[in-house]
Amino acid sequence: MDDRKFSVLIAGGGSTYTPGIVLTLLDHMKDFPIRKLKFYDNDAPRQKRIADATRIILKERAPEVEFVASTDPEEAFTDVDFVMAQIRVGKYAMRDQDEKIPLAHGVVGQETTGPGGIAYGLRSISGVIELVDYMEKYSPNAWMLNYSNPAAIVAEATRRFRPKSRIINICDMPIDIMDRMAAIVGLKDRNDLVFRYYGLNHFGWWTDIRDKTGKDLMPEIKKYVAKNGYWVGGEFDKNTEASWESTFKKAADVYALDPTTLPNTYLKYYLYPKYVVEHANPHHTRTDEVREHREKFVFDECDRITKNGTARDLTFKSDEHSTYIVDLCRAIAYDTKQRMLAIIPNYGAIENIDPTATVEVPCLFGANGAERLAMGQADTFQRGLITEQNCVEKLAVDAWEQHSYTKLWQAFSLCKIVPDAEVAKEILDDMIIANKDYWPELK
Ligand SMILES: NC(=O)c1ccc[n+]([C@@H]2O[C@H](COP(=O)([O-])OP(=O)(O)OC[C@H]3O[C@@H](n4cnc5c(N)ncnc54)[C@H](O)[C@@H]3O)[C@@H](O)[C@H]2O)c1
Ligand SMILES: O=P(O)(O)OC[C@H]1O[C@H](O[C@H]2[C@H](O)[C@@H](O)[C@@H](O)O[C@@H]2CO)[C@H](O)[C@@H](O)[C@@H]1O
Ligand SMILES: [Mn+2]
Repeated sequence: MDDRKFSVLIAGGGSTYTPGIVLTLLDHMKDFPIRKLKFYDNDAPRQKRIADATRIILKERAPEVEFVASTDPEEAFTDVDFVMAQIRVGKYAMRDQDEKIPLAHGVVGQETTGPGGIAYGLRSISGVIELVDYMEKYSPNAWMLNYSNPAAIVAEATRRFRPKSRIINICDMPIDIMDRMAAIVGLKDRNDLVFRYYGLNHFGWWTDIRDKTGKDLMPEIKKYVAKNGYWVGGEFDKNTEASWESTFKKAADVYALDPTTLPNTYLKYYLYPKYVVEHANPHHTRTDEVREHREKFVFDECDRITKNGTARDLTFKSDEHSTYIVDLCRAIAYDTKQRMLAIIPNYGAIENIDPTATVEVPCLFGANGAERLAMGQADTFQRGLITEQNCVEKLAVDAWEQHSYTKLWQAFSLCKIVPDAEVAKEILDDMIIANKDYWPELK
């Protein structure tokens, strides 16, 4: 290691994930030292509650780190080495609509999947492009690690509209699943696994998983998943909410469809939409749970720290979301060539998939960003699913670019979880009204 210290900006400072990242950054001061921590958000009061607590945490644990929280792009994006982006354009109020509008029509209502995911995509594109432009203007040598969802649509948009920008789109779902796989086979964590994985974001499969000696772990993991899905239980899952428990368990049924691979949990929405709708409460969806639990917990805890003037007894913790993004920054900063997943243009990584598709594959992370690894050919089942879903994502970005009602109707209709074009149109027309402050006006 050299004597560099880094300046990190969290864009979406008011995110519920911000305190976890702050703690992880502090845990890594020895192997990823920071000199400055900055927050940027366009909602000043929301960001302030997290910033006030963060100021106290830093004062107690790393007083040498300079801290800035701002809603001014120039102040926030100047003198930055890494931008960690996690904005939610439209916030939970709009996520609520993404989930409840499709459900009212008997269709899966989900943050990043189906009509809800497309609606969120059309809100996110301009928000994330704006962040990229601020970074290029005020800190052109910085890298952006972007979590802002729906990452598949955002990544397709940045591939097309900002092809040279230093943004790398990422997801924590496979990371969480790999921590589970490690627990299943008795290893410490995901970093003990050597894996092959391919697909789209929230739409992929593992084809090979080994330990560091080369021992094939797939048979043992498959045997476990066939029975339990990715549910580990016990101490590992003591804080996992009931809806995530159901998703991790449902992976057993997703796995059954192709026992040659291990699936991403999100495939349940595409392969078992009838089950998902039957088990949903159209009046109380995942957004309500997040507001009642994670959002309430994070903001209450920040307010408590601020009121007490101390964070000595804080209960925030590092998790896979925060450790992954810090691992990625460290790999880029020190050119470690660590092998981790990213959502990037295909260009041959999956041989028999459109080269311009935006895929999720392992990459080597270093000073030049993410270098994709070749994952070979997708099998016919995967190729069919990927091709259809990638066209949905491309049509959504076409619709945003061309302000096209027809392209968006096509995207909704092509989507596997929407039963027919008439239902697609009904959902779309409701969503146009709900998103009038965010979407381009469609012609
Ligand atoms: N890729 C992944 O695997 C992954 C994992 C977890 C969360 N996420 C994403 O991270 C984001 C944050 O999630 P959350 O639940 O903490 O949401 P949140 O609503 O708590 O936080 C998002 C913040 O973004 C701010 N914001 C919205 N639009 C903005 C804009 N144009 N410019 C600046 N700030 C803006 C909001 O004011 C809010 O403070 C979401 O996009 C979520 O989907 C992604
Ligand atoms: O419904 P939410 O807001 O709780 O989560 C939506 C996000 O889900 C994934 O991330 C999960 C992670 O995989 C899970 O195990 C847990 O640890 O929390 C994470 C965030 O809640 C997914 O990768 C994200 O894209 C979603 O935004
Ligand atoms: Mn994700």
